[in-house]
Amino acid sequence: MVAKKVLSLVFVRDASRILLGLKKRGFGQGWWNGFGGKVEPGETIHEGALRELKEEAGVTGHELQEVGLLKFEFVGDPVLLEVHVFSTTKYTGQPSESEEMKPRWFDVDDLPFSQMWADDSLWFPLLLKGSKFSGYFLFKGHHEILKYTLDEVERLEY
Ligand SMILES: COc1nc(N)nc2c1ncn2[C@H]1C[C@H](O)[C@@H](COP(=O)(O)OP(=O)(O)OP(=O)(O)O)O1
Repeated sequence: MVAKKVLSLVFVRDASRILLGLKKRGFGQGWWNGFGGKVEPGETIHEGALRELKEEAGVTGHELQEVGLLKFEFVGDPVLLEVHVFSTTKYTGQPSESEEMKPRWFDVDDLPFSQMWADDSLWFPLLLKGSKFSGYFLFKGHHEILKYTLDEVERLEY
């Protein structure tokens, strides 16, 4: 049986930039990503997304839109990761380094894909153009994608 882990992943954007964080420890250490993590018991996915954004980047998100649903499996690991991707241009506070993440603004035309998860370069174009998307990725180790599906969708189906 496959166990499921539900996680959030939040991107804060302005007109030409996106806020990423360098993961300092744990899963994805050393790579740039959005902010997020496991949804805790008793909170909604949206609440988890806001909490992780505050904890990891020091900013309060407003009007988060859920834009992506990504499922990940890793060969030899019976856990399915279900990652809910959120985006917003509205936030308060100044990004600040946390125990887990070092935030930095990147120009959207100059993203550090060589230091990001391999799936990101596939779905970032959809995120950046404001589409909704749904995908499945099977990884071998943490670098190689064996197969995937990715669709631009009208609405996210759970
Ligand atoms: C496999 O491909 C992935 N790509 C991208 N871009 N992001 C991913 C991928 N797999 C997971 N993620 C995201 C989902 C979450 O935002 C983080 C992982 O969160 P983490 O495991 O660190 O969760 P926390 O609750 O913060 O962990 P602690 O228990 O260590 O606090 O990566």
